[in-house]
This record gives sequence, structure tokens and C-alpha cells, in this order.
Amino acid sequence: MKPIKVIVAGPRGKMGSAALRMIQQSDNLQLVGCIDRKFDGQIVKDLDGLPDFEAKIYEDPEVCLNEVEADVLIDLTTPEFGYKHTKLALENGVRPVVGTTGFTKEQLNELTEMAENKRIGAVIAPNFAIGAVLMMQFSKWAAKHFPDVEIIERHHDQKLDAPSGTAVKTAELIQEEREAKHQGHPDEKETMKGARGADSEGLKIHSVRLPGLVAHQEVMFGGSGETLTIKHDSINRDSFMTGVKLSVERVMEMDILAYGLENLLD
Ligand SMILES: NC(=O)C1=CN([C@@H]2O[C@H](COP(=O)(O)OP(=O)(O)OC[C@H]3O[C@@H](n4cnc5c(N)ncnc54)[C@H](OP(=O)(O)O)[C@@H]3O)[C@@H](O)[C@H]2O)C=CC1
Ligand SMILES: O=C(O)C1=N[C@H](C(=O)O)C[C@H](O)C1
Repeated sequence: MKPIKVIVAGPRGKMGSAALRMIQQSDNLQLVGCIDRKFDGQIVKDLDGLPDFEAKIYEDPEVCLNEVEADVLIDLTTPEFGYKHTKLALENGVRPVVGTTGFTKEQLNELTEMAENKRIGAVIAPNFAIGAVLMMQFSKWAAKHFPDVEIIERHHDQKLDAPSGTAVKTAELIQEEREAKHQGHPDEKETMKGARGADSEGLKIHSVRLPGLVAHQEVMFGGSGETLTIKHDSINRDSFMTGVKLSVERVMEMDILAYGLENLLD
């Protein structure tokens, strides 16, 4: 079987470098190019700390997608550039697998429509960790019984977006089961702005950013005389790589955009 030809955008990043190591360990994946704004024209293996790949690095994503024959683009960059890369990939018939978080609802809708019109597979997964997908699904289930819920997500302090993509997706899944409800006392007042967190249809989301953390989320439900907490911890970035690899493999057979790894699991 021919290997799946992959471009990685953001190869020097925490996730991008983990993705390169995952590709190196996979017999069925081949790195054919990288998109990186700082090392145009260089070869991956010449960069400190990256695996021994001969693939060329491109600053300009359009040039990369024109010059390199690829099946899949893995994007692990920033919301602004991730959105541009995903759009360009779809325009060029390359299937995007996107871990980058922080896209707006409008951007997600536009990309979904583009993939559908072009009949090209795409995956946008706010969290590639299998445990995190289960945590979100369990939370959706629990919300049928407990409409009072708050999300506490904790991440490293280099993270750009808040709330996390996982928290946003969790709230969306919970809202498929939960009626919109204002939580807490009806006369509740914040004496310090932000004390009650972000509000998503009355559901509160609290974002913690500290050095030492990786990626963690607790979903707390409250009922009469009881609480239920569903918790997931990624203790390193290998936790995301099973989902990235699975997405790259599955996207080859898809012709629509899947938002969330749960759509690819049995
Ligand atoms: N879906 C999931 O399971 C996960 C998703 N994420 C998400 O993935 C994204 C990356 O996270 P992480 O690896 O921790 O972040 P990092 O900051 O470590 O890496 C981001 C990389 O993107 C590069 N970059 C920035 N702008 C551009 C550009 N214009 N063109 C090409 N590359 C660019 C940065 O380069 P430079 O050094 O020049 O700034 C950097 O190397 C985030 O959105 C994060 O939320 C993270 C973990 C899991
Ligand atoms: O930036 C991160 O680190 C992570 N981002 C994703 C998110 O925003 O949910 C996934 C995971 O939480 C790690």
C-alpha cells in the first residue's frame, strides 16, 4: 500500500513536533513538506530537535500546496493561520486534519460547507485524545439528568485561546441535551468581573492558565444532595497522537468535514 503523503503546518510547535515523531514511527505515513514561517527553504532534518526528514519547509502555504503532492495537511498552528491553511488545503484538494483551536462558529460553518461542496474529507478535532472524547461524551450523557453544570479547564500558560476548544465543544455537546438555564442565584452579582466565568447559555466555563499544566478538564454537575465530576488529564502530548493518526487514516475515505473525533470512532 502506498503511504499517505502528509504536510505538517507548525512543525516546531509542541504539537507539530509530536506529530512529526508520530509520522516517523508510522509505516503508512510519509512527510512530504512542512509550513513554517521562520525556516523557508530549509530541510526538516537541519532544524534542531526535529526528526531526520528530508522534507522541505515552506513559508508560503500556497507555494507549498502547489509544489508538493500531498494527500493530507495536518494543521497545528494558531487560529488565524490554521483557518487560512485549512481553506487553502480544501481549495487545493488536500484533506485537512486540524487540531488548531479557536475557530469561530462562522469559520467552522464556512469550512464545513466548502468540504461538502468539494466532496473532500476533513477533520477538525478540538481534542485528539481518546480519553477527552470519552469525557465529552460522558458529560453529554450526564447532562440529560443534571442540567446544572460548570466546566473548569486548565492549561499551560502558553495557550492563546480561552476557553479551550475542548471546553467549547463540551458545552455544545451538553447543550444538545440540556435546556438553556441560568445557573446560580437569580440575583447573583459579580463583585469582581469574571468571577463566575464565561457564560454559554447559562452554563459557566472557567479557564485556568498556569506553567506546569498540560491539558486538563473537569465537568462538574450538581443535583439534589450530590455532585458528579467527570475529569480528564493529558499528561503529555503523546496523548493526542493516536487521534491525529486515526484522523489522517480515516480522512482519506471521507467526503465531508467531521467536527470532533467522536465522529470517527465507533
Ligand atoms: N486538537 C488537539 O488535540 C490539540 C490541539 N491543540 C491546539 O493546537 C495548536 C498548537 O498548539 P501548540 O503546539 O501547543 O502551540 P505552539 O505554540 O507550541 O505551536 C504553534 C506553532 O505554530 C507556528 N505558527 C504560528 N504562526 C504560523 C504561521 N503563520 N505559519 C506556520 N506556522 C505558524 C508557531 O511558530 P512560531 O514559533 O514561529 O510562533 C509554532 O511553531 C493550538 O491551537 C492548540 O490549541 C493543542 C493540543 C492538542
Ligand atoms: O492548547 C492546548 O494545549 C490544547 N488545546 C486544545 C483545546 O483548546 O482544547 C486541546 C487540548 O486541551 C490541549
